[in-house]
Amino acid sequence: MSSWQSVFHPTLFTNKVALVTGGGSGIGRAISKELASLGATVVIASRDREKCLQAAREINDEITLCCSRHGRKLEDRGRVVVGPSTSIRDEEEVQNLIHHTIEKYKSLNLLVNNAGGQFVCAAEELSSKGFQAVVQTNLTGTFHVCRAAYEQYMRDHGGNIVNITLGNRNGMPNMIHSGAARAGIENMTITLSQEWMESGVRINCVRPGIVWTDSGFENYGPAGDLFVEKILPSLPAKRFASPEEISSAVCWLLSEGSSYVTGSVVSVDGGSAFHFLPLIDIEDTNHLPVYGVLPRKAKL
Ligand SMILES: CCCCCCC/C=C/C(=O)SCCNC(=O)CCNC(=O)[C@H](O)C(C)(C)COP(=O)(O)OP(=O)(O)OC[C@H]1O[C@@H](n2cnc3c(N)ncnc32)[C@H](O)[C@@H]1OP(=O)(O)O
Ligand SMILES: NC(=O)C1=CN([C@@H]2O[C@H](COP(=O)(O)OP(=O)(O)OC[C@H]3O[C@@H](n4cnc5c(N)ncnc54)[C@H](OP(=O)(O)O)[C@@H]3O)[C@@H](O)[C@H]2O)C=CC1
Repeated sequence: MSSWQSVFHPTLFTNKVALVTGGGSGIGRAISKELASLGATVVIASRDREKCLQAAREINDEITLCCSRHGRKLEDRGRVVVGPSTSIRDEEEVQNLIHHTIEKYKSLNLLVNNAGGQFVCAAEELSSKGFQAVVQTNLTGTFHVCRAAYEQYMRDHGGNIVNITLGNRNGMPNMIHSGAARAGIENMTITLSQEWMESGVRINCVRPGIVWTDSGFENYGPAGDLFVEKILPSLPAKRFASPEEISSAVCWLLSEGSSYVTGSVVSVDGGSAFHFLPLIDIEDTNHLPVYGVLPRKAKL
């Protein structure tokens, strides 16, 4: 077990109730752990409730151990609890999750829309159903959770929302569905920051570069291994991000320390958005015929 502890004050989120979708694995698990270690009651939910239950047990044990190891007061600890099994694609299930959270824990102050994902597929081979599946999960699912949280609690009490997106500044070859959905989430975030400001709701995005999570990369099989081999050496930092590096940015956005920040995107990508990444091989042929005059030495 690692000796990691948050850089933030141990009571930063005392008396706050947070919901983290997809909190049972990877980045969502790290966010849930950090929020609970800073005093929050954190509800996690996804489709696989068993996975969430196991993660909650492990995280709660890890937090207790961390408190003892670092001489922190045990009473400052928050905890991770598990909501009903929910697919964020299903509006009714989402409404039910939010209702359950407010009924049982009496408020919903912080929301992290982390659940999401995609598969690798070239645009020309992607079925309409496949495109819809990813857009509905990432974009529509995030909308469902934001709206239900707003309607049922945040409209009257204020709140703070962070949406996790994905670094796609240069498009997303072989993941057109996800690139489109994440760009949609970022624009939706700007809109909601304006519509919901008068309710005291702040909403921002954290846009990770590539983050090492076993759960995430298992999803891609051998394609993931090939991707790692190719991309890792071209990253400016020569490494991926840790889930804790994403969580830390999320905690800052959920804290009062970012009180003047809304409608923003915080990139946590080791500078990779500003660096050429060979996401796709383009063969060396005459793709863009020259108009005008170009010396021979100016082309391959
Ligand atoms: C190569 C590595 C790239 C690294 C990128 C690094 C950056 C990003 C990292 C991450 O985001 S890590 C997170 C990874 N975690 C996940 O993606 C988990 C969540 N994912 C899912 O639940 C699913 O993949 C999904 C995207 C939501 C789809 O699930 P769903 O169960 O709804 O789909 P199905 O009903 O099975 O299928 C619907 C439709 O989609 C087509 N389809 C599904 N998989 C593929 C595939 N691998 N290739 C092509 N098409 C696929 C499927 O065929 C169905 O359409 P029809 O065939 O019926 O028309
Ligand atoms: N790892 C990376 O490099 C990056 C990841 N991201 C994004 O960060 C988020 C977390 O990814 P990561 O931790 O790596 O991978 P994981 O696969 O561990 O996380 C995805 C989570 O989303 C949940 N989920 C997926 N579909 C649904 C659904 N329909 N309803 C409810 N929950 C759902 C999954 O739980 P369950 O299967 O139980 O439903 C799972 O817990 C994702 O949105 C991902 O795309 C962004 C940039 C980079």
